[in-house]
Amino acid sequence: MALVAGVDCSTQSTKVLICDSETGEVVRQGRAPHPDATEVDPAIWWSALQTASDGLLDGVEAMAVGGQQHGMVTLDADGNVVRPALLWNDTRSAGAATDLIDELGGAQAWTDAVGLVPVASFTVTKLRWLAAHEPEQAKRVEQILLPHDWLTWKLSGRSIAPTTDRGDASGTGYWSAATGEYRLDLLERAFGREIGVPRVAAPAEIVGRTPEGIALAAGTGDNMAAALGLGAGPGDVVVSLGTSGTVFAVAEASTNDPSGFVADFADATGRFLPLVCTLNAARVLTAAADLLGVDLDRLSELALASTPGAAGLTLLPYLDGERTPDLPDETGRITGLTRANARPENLARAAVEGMLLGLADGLDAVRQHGVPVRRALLIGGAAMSPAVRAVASGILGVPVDVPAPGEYVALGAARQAAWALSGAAEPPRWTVAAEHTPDATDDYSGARDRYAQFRTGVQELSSRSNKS
Ligand SMILES: Nc1ncnc2c1ncn2[C@@H]1O[C@H](COP(=O)(O)OP(=O)(O)O)[C@@H](O)[C@H]1O
Ligand SMILES: O=C(CO)[C@@H](O)[C@H](O)COP(=O)(O)O
Repeated sequence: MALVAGVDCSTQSTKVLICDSETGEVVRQGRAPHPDATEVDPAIWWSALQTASDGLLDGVEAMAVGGQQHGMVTLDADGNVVRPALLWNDTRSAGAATDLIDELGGAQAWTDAVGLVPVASFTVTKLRWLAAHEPEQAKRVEQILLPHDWLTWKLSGRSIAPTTDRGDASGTGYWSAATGEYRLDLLERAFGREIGVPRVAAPAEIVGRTPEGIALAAGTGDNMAAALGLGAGPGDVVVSLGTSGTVFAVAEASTNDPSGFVADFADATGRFLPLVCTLNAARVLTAAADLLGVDLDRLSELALASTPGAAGLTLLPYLDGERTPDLPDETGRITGLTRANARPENLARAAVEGMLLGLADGLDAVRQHGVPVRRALLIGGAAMSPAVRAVASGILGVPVDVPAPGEYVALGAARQAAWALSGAAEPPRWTVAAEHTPDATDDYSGARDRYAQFRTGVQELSSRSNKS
């Protein structure tokens, strides 16, 4: 039995799975936490990877890294990190995003060029922010990498020229999934001069070896890795409830959405991954639990004690600002509070529903872009919540399956490593067991309407204050 390792360097932690390369069975695993910050020294990820993989890599023949997307890792001429990486959920480059959209002639020009409309999450806007706000640091930058690119390069003992893959490259804003090519003119427009970018490796390529001789596969972005780990096929839409909330599917064709809702990402197999991402998912529940002075289990019990629609309470869960819709400076808001419904169980329910209602809009948007939706696969930390599982099908409006609890990003990275090791044309067949959640019987149309009205009102307020 050959062993392969998959790494997930996600927002809140690093996870490592060691798997049987033929079956995907997880034989051992580790994890280590990351700090709660929106800028992180990549050395912290490296140290978390050492801790999470400590004692696990004996006998491993190949490994790959799945990483949080979009993070800006800047290197100087000696390959040293210039400044802490700005993460996907850092909103300081929102103004840079607006400027870049205007300069290129609008949202359509961006989706035609690279399949996405700049928002603060995307790397291209972070480069503009760096050039404008930290010119001395910017002068030292010679190369831009993403978190998984940097970790793969570090794992090689810095012995290879840095690489990336289609999936992660498609979230930069200077690589197009539709054409499979860099748009270095856009990078230069953002940063003011040319800098180095990593080579885009093929999906099943071995890009190098660790000093111990473990083969390194290309790695990919965390959402692309999750799609591979789940073996998502036609009709499957993945709804991931981690720090971010994401809705995505593997597609045969690229998308072009100038509204900016659906990003035209690439997947890890040579296909596409239309994706909607919100900044606020699992941490909405932790914040609600803190507010109520309870733990996550009790929050779930409280939410289940309420009724669909949370007795009229609606939460817009923009606690960390929001990306979809593009409201980086917004905050969370609650409406519909009365003396009669002001109860802990309704607040808990509004938190669960608010988190899912934004993703229901995302699912509709993905469907409108031609993605068939037969079922949603619910993954990520907050998919462990019984309340989330109970209400998801009703709110999303589709059957919902919850794969057996697991780390699907790390599993997908391990599957990519097994694929690269095998030299086969397709990834190995690994099966994933999933539990079907109760089909929807409750009607959430009223809750969805109230949420849409509340959101539209907040968007109008925001656009008026931006104009004044
Ligand atoms: N039973 C649960 N109910 C609700 N949230 C949970 C539960 N278990 C874990 N979480 C949340 O899941 C999140 C971590 O999920 P994960 O998918 O690993 O995030 P990320 O990939 O962004 O680091 C944490 O915010 C944690 O509080
Ligand atoms: O920005 C995106 C996708 O575009 C996020 O999905 C990040 O990739 C971080 O993922 P998690 O750590 O929340 O899983």
